[in-house]
Amino acid sequence: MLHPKNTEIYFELNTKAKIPALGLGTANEPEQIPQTKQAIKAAIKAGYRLIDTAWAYQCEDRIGEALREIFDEGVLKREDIFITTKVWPTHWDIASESIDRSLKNLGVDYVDLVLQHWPLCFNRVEDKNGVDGIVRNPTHEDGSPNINTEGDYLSTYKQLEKMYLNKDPRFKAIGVSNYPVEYLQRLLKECTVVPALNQVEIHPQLPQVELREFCQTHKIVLESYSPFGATGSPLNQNQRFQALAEKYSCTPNDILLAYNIRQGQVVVPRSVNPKNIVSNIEFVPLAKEDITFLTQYGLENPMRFRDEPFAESIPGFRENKN
Ligand SMILES: NC(=O)C1=CN([C@@H]2O[C@H](COP(=O)(O)OP(=O)(O)OC[C@H]3O[C@@H](n4cnc5c(N)ncnc54)[C@H](O)[C@@H]3O)[C@@H](O)[C@H]2O)C=CC1
Ligand SMILES: O=C1O[C@H](CO)[C@@H](O)[C@@H]1O
Repeated sequence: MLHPKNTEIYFELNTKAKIPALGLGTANEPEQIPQTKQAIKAAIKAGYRLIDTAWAYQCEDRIGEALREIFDEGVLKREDIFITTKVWPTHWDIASESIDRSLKNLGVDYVDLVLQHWPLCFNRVEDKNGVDGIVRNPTHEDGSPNINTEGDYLSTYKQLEKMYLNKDPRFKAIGVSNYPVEYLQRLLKECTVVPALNQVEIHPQLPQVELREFCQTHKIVLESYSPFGATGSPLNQNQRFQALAEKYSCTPNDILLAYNIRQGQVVVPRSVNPKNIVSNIEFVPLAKEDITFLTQYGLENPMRFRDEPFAESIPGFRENKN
């Protein structure tokens, strides 16, 4: 039987725009940032049409360089690529400035989607060695996160919503990231624009069942970050995933991507290695019963791999459960 590649699958946002099921993640390790440009070029050549980035990743300018060269070749145009960027909590009260900065870095007039990166408000601490002169993850002397306690996390989304309703030409859709059900419930009570997408950690050991049901009901696309459990995770060593890989004659990583894509969830695996970038496009027709089996395993053995210390106050982050 012929199957598509992951790069040929698209889902629909509540704005009616199409979003590719597979994108390239770009939260590269600091020493890998210079490799971002060649990674983007390798991904686009392999058929990727979604780039997931953020001001905080410090690589938007490298993506911009790659895109300029790609567009100069004349085969692809800006509208062929779906670009997502995000507003970091240091910019919680100046979302518009953050968008300007990202567009300048990326060298484009608009992005397809802007996400609030985390439902948190950081105090802005200046430091010439920081990102654009600002400390990315500000902490107090005791190491605890330097949160602006007067700030309301929903304020960032409300700014995005206002710009969206005013038909701001700098982005096509707005969404959130790292929002648990409780926060989405509040958002839906206080805002009129339903987020197009919520980007959270999802893989078989963090199946996010409750969030998935909520997002399905409200037509919010779920997007999986860290679909492999991030760098060094033991996920692809798991015997259950290895057994399924044998059954489908693929790799355990292919199973991990299929786990999301087969449930209608966008995935943004990260790599700067052209071989891995290409191999991640392989589609696996993972059957419903295998997805159910993996979800059940995850419910019994929950594990969050991206448990950021600053996320402590967000429901669900300090417990390894969904
Ligand atoms: N919204 C948010 O707060 C977050 C968003 N993200 C986004 O999600 C993306 C992916 O998440 P990550 O945490 O980077 O983890 P990931 O689950 O994509 O894993 C990345 C690791 O897998 C390796 N890898 C990729 N393809 C492979 C292959 N075919 N074979 C073997 N190894 C392979 C990479 O070299 C890297 O070490 C990020 O780059 C970023 O764009 C990530 C974390 C948080
Ligand atoms: O998106 C993200 O990636 C980083 C790691 O660079 C994480 O803190 C953030 O949410």
